Amino acid sequence: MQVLVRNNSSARLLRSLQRLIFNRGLATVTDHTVSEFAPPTVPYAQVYSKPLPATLKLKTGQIFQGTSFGAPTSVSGEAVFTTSVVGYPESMTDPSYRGQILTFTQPLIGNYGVPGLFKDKFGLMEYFESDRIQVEGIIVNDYATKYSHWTAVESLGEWCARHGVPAISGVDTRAIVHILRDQGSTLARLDVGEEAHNLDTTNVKYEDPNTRNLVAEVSTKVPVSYNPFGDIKIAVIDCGVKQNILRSLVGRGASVTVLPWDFDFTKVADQFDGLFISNGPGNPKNAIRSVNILRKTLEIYQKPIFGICMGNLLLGMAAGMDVYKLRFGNRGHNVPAINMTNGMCAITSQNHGFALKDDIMPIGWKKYFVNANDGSNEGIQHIHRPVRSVQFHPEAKGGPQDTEYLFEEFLAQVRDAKLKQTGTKIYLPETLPKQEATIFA
Ligand SMILES: NC(=O)CC[C@H](N)C(=O)O
Repeated sequence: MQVLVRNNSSARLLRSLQRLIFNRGLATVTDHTVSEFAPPTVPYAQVYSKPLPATLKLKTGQIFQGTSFGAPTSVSGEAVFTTSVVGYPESMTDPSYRGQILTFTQPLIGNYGVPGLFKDKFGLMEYFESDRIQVEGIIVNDYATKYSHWTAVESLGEWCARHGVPAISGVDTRAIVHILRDQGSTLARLDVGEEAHNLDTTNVKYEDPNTRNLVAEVSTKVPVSYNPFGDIKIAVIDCGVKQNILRSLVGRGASVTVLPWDFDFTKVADQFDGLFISNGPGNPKNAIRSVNILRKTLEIYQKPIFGICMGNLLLGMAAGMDVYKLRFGNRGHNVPAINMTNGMCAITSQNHGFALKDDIMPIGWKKYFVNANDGSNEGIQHIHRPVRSVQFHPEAKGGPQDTEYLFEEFLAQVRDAKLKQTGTKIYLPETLPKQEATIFA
């Protein structure tokens, strides 16, 4: 079904209409149209007329029994935790969480429901960080069955069920976090229904998501452009880019072309005024192809480069640094990072399990930010060139916007470099060679 809504309808009206139509199980509204969505195979109300049992099993042997409120399905992944208080729709759709079962330390989750799929004038999603739930499953202490928010169209449980993502509540998340902090992140299983009664862990299968190339799974398969009439052209290496990174660039007037993670940027470098390297899931060593391309790029490309999270890891590796896995990672919206240039501490949004080894910096590079809690690396910068990256998330979503100024600075560098440069080339998107994503062997 397609329902057309007049262009001048107010956002409020659209949302009411969306809620009305959605609640009747017919369709979901994008900004000017209502397009069909696939209803769940088994209606949520039918599945949850009687709560299903759910069990969380950690590979290290601990078992937690609770109640399911998401999809009646079992999954395996890496158990991690976030200290964020709000922002579950953003975190759960962040591609960097792919392959992970996410524990919320915030005890009450679900109270403001889940927003509808609205798109902004650039065609970017307004309330989600990608077009699907990326986490394998979620773990909460107390699930709020009643929700209320003006953008909400469904409950967290309904959303999870519709996306085939299991969710467990009624477990002691403080105990889970203690275990993960003490012994480090571990593989886990979330079993729902019949399987949840099986507490024997001897033959349980735990799949390690890092044996897959998660970056290749979430990256775009072909180049995609947004805001083609921007005054500067930015190429984004997409390792699993969050929508708010794209919003932060196009919203400040840039034209953006999102390239596959292993796209050879050096072949199109002269068409772009700046390069951005995105966030992304999993072990950065699985994206070694991007590292090799970045190494070549650093040799030939003199224009500004900026990277976030996975972008920081890949840029550091291209500069000659090594990465290591943190014991339990830094995930939350309240993590302090110190700017080594001016000594100022910023509260940042974070979601990573790996860090750059920065005890010895490669020649020509210096530390940019350092984590005030555990001293791990939070960014690097080149000494002479406008090339830098941060491990935290200046784009937030969720989390504080204190470091959003880094986008302003990057784009100012790009505009400045463009002004100084002579004979600027005209960028024609059609000239970009199309490239299929390569299957990870
Ligand atoms: N948010 C990210 O880009 C995460 C980077 C990487 N996957 C890590 O966990 O460290």
